[in-house]
Amino acid sequence: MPRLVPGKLVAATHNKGKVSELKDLFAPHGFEVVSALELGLDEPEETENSFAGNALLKARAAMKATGLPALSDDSGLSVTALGGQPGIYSARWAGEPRDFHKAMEKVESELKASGSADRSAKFVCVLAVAWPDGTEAVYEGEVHGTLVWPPRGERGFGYDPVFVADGETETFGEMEPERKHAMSHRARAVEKLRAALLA
Ligand SMILES: O=c1[nH]c(=O)c2ncn([C@@H]3O[C@H](COP(=O)(O)OP(=O)(O)OP(=O)(O)O)[C@@H](O)[C@H]3O)c2[nH]1
Ligand SMILES: [Mg+2]
Repeated sequence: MPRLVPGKLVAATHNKGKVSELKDLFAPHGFEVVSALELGLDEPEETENSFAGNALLKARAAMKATGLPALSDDSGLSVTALGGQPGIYSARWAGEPRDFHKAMEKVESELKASGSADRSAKFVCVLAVAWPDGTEAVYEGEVHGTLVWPPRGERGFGYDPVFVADGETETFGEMEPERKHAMSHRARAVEKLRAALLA
């Protein structure tokens, strides 16, 4: 596996929340993260049926468009009582244009409809790296927690206001970003990537 040499890295994402978190997480390692959003790259359709498949598809597309090593993130919320939904469809549950208040309400109403008292859930993040020589790698991170209702906090993005990580009292939407970065699914995947690819 080639090392990821600190320098320019394309973040193959159009999600502003991810761009900001990936910049925070990679800047300390000497990377200049420039996103597909900032570069105006086309957003590929997520046609695979797994986080890893979609992550690889996004990394490959950005690498091909720029000729630079590309890092993508495919992630989502997996709710135990909903059989792992919304999972890879987490962004799509918010509709177009995306409305995460609506998506959080949908999770809550489906949870109620399920009749289950189990409010456990996890966030999953799969990071994929695609190098111009065709090499590819994927790293996965998870954080387990509980869903709360109503939503709390204005920070973070997506479903953060309804997710409380195990052992915490604040939602990811209430937490200082540094604290989310110390325990999140994304931070855990970055840690695995760091251990494998960075000197
Ligand atoms: O509350 C959250 N805190 C997080 O830390 C988090 N990480 C992922 N998610 C949700 O999962 C979807 C991923 O879908 P996704 O991987 O297809 O990303 P996306 O479509 O938003 O951007 P892109 O990277 O594909 O361009 C996102 O939109 C979010 O709803 C999160 N929600
Ligand atoms: Mg997406």
